[in-house]
Amino acid sequence: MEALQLKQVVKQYGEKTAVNGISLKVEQGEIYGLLGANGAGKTTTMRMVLGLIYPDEGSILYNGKPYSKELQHLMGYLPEERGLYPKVKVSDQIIYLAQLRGMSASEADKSLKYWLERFDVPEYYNKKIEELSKGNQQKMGFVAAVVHKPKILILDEAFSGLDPVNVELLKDTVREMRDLGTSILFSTHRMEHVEELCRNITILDRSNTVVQGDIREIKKGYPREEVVLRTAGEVNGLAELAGVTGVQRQERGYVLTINDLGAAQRILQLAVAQGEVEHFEIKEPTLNQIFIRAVGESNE
Ligand SMILES: Nc1ncnc2c1ncn2[C@@H]1O[C@H](COP(=O)(O)OP(=O)(O)OP(=O)(O)O)[C@@H](O)[C@H]1O
Repeated sequence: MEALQLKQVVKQYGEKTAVNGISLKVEQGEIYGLLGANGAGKTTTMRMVLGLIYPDEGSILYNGKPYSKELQHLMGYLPEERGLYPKVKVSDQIIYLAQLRGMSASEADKSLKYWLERFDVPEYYNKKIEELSKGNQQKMGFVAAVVHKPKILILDEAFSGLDPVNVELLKDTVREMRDLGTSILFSTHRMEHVEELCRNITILDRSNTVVQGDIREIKKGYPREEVVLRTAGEVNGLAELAGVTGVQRQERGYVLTINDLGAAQRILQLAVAQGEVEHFEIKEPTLNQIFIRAVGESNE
């Protein structure tokens, strides 16, 4: 059974429909990507899952059951805007938050110390949030979201403001939580993170679902329109080939856009005829390209 299921969920703010009938399923131990343009309805959806606001229509089920207060103990949330108080010590507020979610003070203290050690910052225990850099505040936000070992974790731009080393550290942690059975709703504008972490996604645009499903299956539905070619020397005549719509010269070769797959074969034949081909690849569309296309199309 799905850990989390949304069925035709609608949320209105007065005349404005913020979420227009979203349906999705997140399995236990899955990282699910919730994507969308600005104002598409992601935060509204996450806040409904958390029970902070209520749907006007449709239903949200947690292991097949509707929302109840006890679920608060099982949910963790890293909001996009930092949710921690700047003037309060890390330990005071994270232990307090964990207690609100059903942990004893000593369990919470132990768990916090584990996470601070894990992130190699045990000295933050006694620091105020405002004394930390932006990225380290983000890490403490993450600790606050996971300290009570949630079963459903909602991460909104979890890696924003982090340097590449910390992004990898948090990614590993997110994967580990998934492997331990936590269901994760992952929202971001960084498509490369979604490609790495998620299997299934929903893309929202202006409150509607415009793309949904397994990323690999979604990609199959989009044409492969980019060819990467690396050769020892120059290749003449690429732009004149039928089906080639763009040729970009790069440091060590070419990136070409094509409008039919036959053009890829013509490119290869031409390149081979003129010299040594070091690399040839017909690229799948990236999630970034799919996003831009899907959101662009729905705006037309
Ligand atoms: N409390 C509110 N009152 C009125 N309208 C709201 C409220 N909260 C959100 N909205 C509107 O609902 C729509 C969806 O907003 P939401 O914050 O869910 O988008 P989002 O996908 O999270 O966007 P972003 O990527 O910019 O964070 C927007 O048009 C927004 O203006």
